[in-house]
Amino acid sequence: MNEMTVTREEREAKLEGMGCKRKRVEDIRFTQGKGNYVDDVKLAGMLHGDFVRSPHPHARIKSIDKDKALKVPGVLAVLTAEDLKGVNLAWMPTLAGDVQMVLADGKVLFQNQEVAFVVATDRYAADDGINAVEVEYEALPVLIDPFHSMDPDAPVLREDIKDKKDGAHGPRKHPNHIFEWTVGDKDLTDAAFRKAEVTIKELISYHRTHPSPLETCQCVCSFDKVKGELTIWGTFQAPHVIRTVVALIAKIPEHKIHIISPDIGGGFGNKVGAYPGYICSAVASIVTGKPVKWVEDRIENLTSTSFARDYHMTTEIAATKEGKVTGLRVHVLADHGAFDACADPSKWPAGFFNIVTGSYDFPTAHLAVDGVYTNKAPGGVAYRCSFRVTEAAYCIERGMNILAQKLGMDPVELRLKNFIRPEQFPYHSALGWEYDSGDYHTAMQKMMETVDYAGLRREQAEKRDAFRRGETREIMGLGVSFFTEIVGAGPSKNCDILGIAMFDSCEIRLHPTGAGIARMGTKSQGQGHETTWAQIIATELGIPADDIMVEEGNTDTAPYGLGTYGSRSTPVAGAAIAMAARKVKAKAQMIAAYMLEVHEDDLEWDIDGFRVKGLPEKFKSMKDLCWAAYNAPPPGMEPGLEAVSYYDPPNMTYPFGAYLCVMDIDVDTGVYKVRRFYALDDCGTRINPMIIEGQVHGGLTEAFAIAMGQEIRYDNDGNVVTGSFMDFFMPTAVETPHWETDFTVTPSPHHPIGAKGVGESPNVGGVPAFSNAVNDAFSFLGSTHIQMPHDFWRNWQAAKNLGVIA
Ligand code: PCD
Ligand SMILES: [Cu+]
Repeated sequence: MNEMTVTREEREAKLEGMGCKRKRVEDIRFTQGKGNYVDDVKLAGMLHGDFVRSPHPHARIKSIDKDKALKVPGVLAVLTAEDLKGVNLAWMPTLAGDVQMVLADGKVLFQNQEVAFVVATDRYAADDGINAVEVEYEALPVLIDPFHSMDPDAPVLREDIKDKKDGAHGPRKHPNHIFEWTVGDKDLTDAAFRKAEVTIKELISYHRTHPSPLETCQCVCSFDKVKGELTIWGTFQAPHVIRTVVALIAKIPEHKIHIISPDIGGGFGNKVGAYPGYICSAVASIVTGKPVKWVEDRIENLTSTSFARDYHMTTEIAATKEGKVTGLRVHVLADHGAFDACADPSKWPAGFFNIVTGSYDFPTAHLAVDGVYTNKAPGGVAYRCSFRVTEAAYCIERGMNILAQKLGMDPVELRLKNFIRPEQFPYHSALGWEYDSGDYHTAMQKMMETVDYAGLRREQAEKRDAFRRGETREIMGLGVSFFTEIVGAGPSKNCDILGIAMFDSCEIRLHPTGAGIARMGTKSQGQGHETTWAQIIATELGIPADDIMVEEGNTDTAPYGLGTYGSRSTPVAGAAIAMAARKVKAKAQMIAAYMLEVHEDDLEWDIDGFRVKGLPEKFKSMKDLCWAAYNAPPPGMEPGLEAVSYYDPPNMTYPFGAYLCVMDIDVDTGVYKVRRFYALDDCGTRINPMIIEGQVHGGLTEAFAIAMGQEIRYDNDGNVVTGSFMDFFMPTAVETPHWETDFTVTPSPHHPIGAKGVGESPNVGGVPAFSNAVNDAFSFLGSTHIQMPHDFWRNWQAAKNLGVIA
C-alpha cells in the first residue's frame, strides 16, 4: 500500500498539526502588502464621515449651527443628537448596562467627545465642514480625580440619571457613583485581620492607558434601499455581536444585516465595543443612500475610544510571622470616565477582578469595587486585559512583594510558601473561582534554576554594598511575578453579553478531494488563527493543515460566535473546532467500516486514516474517505462530510506563568536598563509554539510599555496631555528589551485538546514583573511602593524622595 512506503514520522510531519512551528499562512499576504483592511474597501459613490469634537471636558451645549458647514463644497449632511433622536439613536446601550451618548445631547462629558457628524464627498471636504460647524459651549466645573467624584460638592456629570437610585448593578451612593460590587466573606476576612501577626496596607494604582492598535477603529456602512439591507465592513473583534446589537437598536431584521470584519491591524480589545462612528456612518448611509466610510485618526483613537485600566486598589494582606497568608482585603476605586462602557460580560461590573487572590491559597478574602464617573473618555476593558485580570495580577503581585519586604523574606520564598499545591486542583478560590489545573511549584523552580536566581540575589547584595560604599550609582532590581490568568469566557452559566451567551462555534466542511474549509465565530486581528485553527483540524482529522482554509469574520457565512478578545478563542472556539472535527471523524469512521467490511469498533485511528486493528494493511486514509463520503457513501447514509459545533465550555481555563525581570537603574538620571527578561508560560497543550512565542513577545512589549511609561494622562482642567505618539510612549525595536521564553505544560482537564489561552498572559504577568523590578531596586533605600509608570523622570524623582540625590 502506498501509505506504507512513507514512515509514520513523515506522515505525521506532513500534517503540520498541533505542536508544529508552522509558519503563519496569513503572513504571505501581510508581508507583501496584500492584506485587505477596512480602509481598502472603496465603493462607488462612497462618502466620508468625520466628527466635530468637543474641546471642553465638561460643558453645556447652548447651540449648534450647521448652516455654514452645509455650504462648504462637498459637504452633504451634518448630523447632531437632534437628528439622531428622530430615529431613536441619540443614545446607545453600553455592554455594562449603562447608556452612552452617540452625539452630545445637551452637554459634553469628556474632551474630544463626538458632537456632530459631517458627511462629505471626501475627507478633506469633511474636515472643512467640521471647521465650519459653530458650537456654543458653556464650560462647567471639571471632575478628573476619581477620589473626589463622590464628594458632596462634586459636579454632577450624568444629569440623565442623576436621580436614579439604582444602577445596572444595584444601589448608587451618589450621582457620580455607578455601582458597588462586593464578593467574599467580610466577617471572616475582618476576623483574619484582627488575628493577624503581620499585615500590610498599600494603595496600588494601575494608571489609565490605551491599547492603540496600529490600525485605528473604522468602518464602511452601505445601506441598500431597494433590498432594505445594511452591509458594514468594520474593525470588529466580535462581528456577530455587532450584528445582533444593530438588529436590536436599528430595528433592521438580523438576516438583512451583513457584518464583515476583513483583515484587522491589531485589536487588543480596542475593537470590541460599539462606537458612535459606527452608528453615525450607518445612519448617514441610510439618509444619503450612499456608502459612508469613517476612519479614526490617531488622536481620536487615543482620546475617545476604549481606554484601559484606571484602577485604584487599596490592598491589605494578613499573614503569620512565618509568612503564611491568612486573609486578603481589597477595595477598588474604578474610574470609568463619562459612561460605563466597560466590555465585561454583562453580569461582571468589575470583570473577573475576583481572581485577585492570584496563585495563592488565601483561606479568606473580601473585595469591594466602587465604579465612578469622571470627565474622561469611556471604555475600560481592553489591552490584553481579559476583564480586569491585569489589574488583579498587578494588585496581588505588588502586594506579595510588599509583604515579603515587611517580613524580611525573599519574594520567591514567600510565593512558594503560599502557592496552591498541585493536589489542590481543581481549586476553589476564596472569591469564587474554580481553577482547573496548575503546577506552580514546578514552574517557579524551573525559572529559578534557569536564571540562577540565587546567584542574581548574591550579585544584588554585592551591588548594594558597593552602592553604600559610594563605588557605584547604579542599583539593581529583581522583579519576580507569578500570575494566574482566567480566560475563556465563557460558560453560559456565568457569562453573557447583553443576554447573549458566550459560547463559540466552528463549522468544518471537507471537499471530495480531501481538502476543506473551516469557519468560526472568532476573528483574528493578528493572532494567526488561519494558521493555528488548521493545525487543530490537521491533528484531529489527519488532513494536512495546508489543505484547510480557515475563514472568519463574515456573519453571512460564519456560524454564530462571540468573537475574539479575553484570550477566549483557544479555550472556546478551539474546543468547538476539536468537537466539530470529532463529529466529522465519527462519520468518516462509519464510511471506513463499510469500505473495509468490518465493524466500526474494529477500526483504530492512525495519524491520517483508519485501519483495521491487527491488520495494518487494511487502511483507508481520510482523503479516501472524503471522496467516498460524496461519491460512494454506505447505503442509507446521506452524502457529504461536514459538521458544526457550538461549544459552551464547562469552565474557564487558568493559564499561569513565572516571570523575572533583571533591571539596573542609574539613580542620578533615573535611566533604567532591562538586563534580562525571562518569561515562563504554561498555557496547557501548545498548538503552535512559534505563534505562542510571538504572542509572548508582543504581550511583553506591551507590558514593558505600560509599566515603564505609557499613560493616558489628564491635567486638572481635563485636557488629555498624552493624546498622540509624541507623548504617549510607544516602544520601538530600539527600546524593547530582549525576551527569553520558556514553558511548562499543564493541560486543562476540561478542554477537548487541553489548551488554555495565552495571548493576554504576557501582559498580565509582565507589568508586575517590571514594576516589582523597579520597586525591588529601590527597596533597600527604604521605599515600599513607587507608582507606575516607571519612566526615567519618576525613577529620578523616587531617588530624590529617598534622599540619595541632592
Ligand atoms: N495553547 C495555545 C494557546 C494559544 N495559541 C495561539 O495563540 C494565539 C492567541 O490565542 P488566545 O490566547 O486564545 O487568544 P485569542 O482569543 O486568539 O486572541 C485574543 C488575544 O490576542 C492577543 N494577541 C494579539 N496578537 C496580535 N497580533 N494582535 C492582537 O490584536 C492581539 N490581541 C491580544 C488580545 S488583547 Mo483583548 O481583546 O484586550 O481582551 S485578548 C487578546 C492564537 O493564534 C492561538 O491559536 C496556541 O498556539 N496554543
Ligand atoms: Cu481583556
